[in-house]
Amino acid sequence: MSQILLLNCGSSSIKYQLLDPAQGSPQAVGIVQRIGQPMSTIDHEAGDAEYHDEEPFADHTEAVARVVRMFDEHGPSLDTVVAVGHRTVHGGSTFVESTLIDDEVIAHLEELSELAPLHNPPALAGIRAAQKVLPDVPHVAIFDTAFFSTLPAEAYTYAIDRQVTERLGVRKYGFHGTSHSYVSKEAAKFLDRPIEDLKIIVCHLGNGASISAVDGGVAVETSMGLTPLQGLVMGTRSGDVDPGLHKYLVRKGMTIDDVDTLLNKQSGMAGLCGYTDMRDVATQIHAGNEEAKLALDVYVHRLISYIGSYIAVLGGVDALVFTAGIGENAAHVRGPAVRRLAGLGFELDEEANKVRSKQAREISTPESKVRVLVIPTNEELAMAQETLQVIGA
Ligand SMILES: Nc1ncnc2c1ncn2[C@@H]1O[C@H](COP(=O)(O)OP(=O)(O)O)[C@@H](O)[C@H]1O
Ligand SMILES: CC(=O)OP(=O)(O)O
Ligand SMILES: [Mg+2]
Repeated sequence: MSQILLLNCGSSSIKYQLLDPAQGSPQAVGIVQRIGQPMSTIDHEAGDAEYHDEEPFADHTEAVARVVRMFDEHGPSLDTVVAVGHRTVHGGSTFVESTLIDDEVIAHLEELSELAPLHNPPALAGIRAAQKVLPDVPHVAIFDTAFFSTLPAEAYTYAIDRQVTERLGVRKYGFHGTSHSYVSKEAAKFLDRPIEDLKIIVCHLGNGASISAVDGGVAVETSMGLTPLQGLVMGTRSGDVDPGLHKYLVRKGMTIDDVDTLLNKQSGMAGLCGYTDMRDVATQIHAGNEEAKLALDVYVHRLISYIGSYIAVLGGVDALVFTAGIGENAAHVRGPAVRRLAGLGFELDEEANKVRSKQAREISTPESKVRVLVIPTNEELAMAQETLQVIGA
């Protein structure tokens, strides 16, 4: 039995699982939310038992320590853990595959924090805290950027002075790669076709959101860039804006840090209507909130603009796949997006779109020229497989 502990440290949350990849279903899953806010929560499921606790965690170090105490108090024991896998968002050009963590790797990740300030510092805190508790097992970093190391130069190159891009490592890296990779493979299984023969567009719509074009299993384009700020409209992130906006806002009295905070934390759905969560947005639209309606329209408009563009990049598409919190659950986002693609041969099965399920499923009609799927992502399972590979188990 090879138990792997997986830690997915997000900007304000930690998702974790204790998993034996050979057995599939996890022995324990949990989530810590609202880290750094006045009150945090932790939910831990082990077997049939569920535990919930509320206490403030100032940072990820405190939160990981609480996760470990949860295992101590309620099990299962971490004694059988053979390795820990850490989701690490930015690998830069240095890390193009999952890597055994040592002091040198940690030093590199610290440097890369500049490019993913919301994501790499929590991952580092998680790595350090977990190393303290499990010092004798290997720790492995699994990078969001790795799957996109195959992007062709024409896709990852920004059209700015080459001396700047080359000296400073400025290029598109892409993120959520573990999910895009896992989901595209699961889509091929669902369609019962070799992935080598398929052109797939994956919409990973969570709090952070990105879309990718996958040709024959290889990533050829994606919407996130140098940082996880580029691309789609997100919970609190703007996605694409005119690069001239920064100078304009600074001229109007903001500092560049103010602009960064605005675009990362006060934009997206939160900035447009005051609600970050798509469930709240739906409730507000039902209640007649016009700002929420416009926010959803902006979200869908951006999404279909990318889908159309990726069909061009791929030279056609066999399957459009929705995943992550919004992609898997929000019929009120998938519906308008697929309906607006009718001119490109997409046909939504309205009833199938409304079904609530945790299973992979199809939401297009048999007449649709493109198969439209909902495939639950499982970053932790993919991370466990990567971890096993790195430790050679
Ligand atoms: N039942 C639901 N209906 C609509 N949206 C949902 C539902 N459940 C979750 N979401 C959306 O999914 C988001 C979280 O997605 P998730 O993939 O867990 O994001 P992250 O990994 O970035 O935290 C929430 O912010 C919310 O907008
Ligand atoms: C890279 C990224 O945006 O991650 P998340 O969706 O977890 O914020
Ligand atoms: Mg996520």
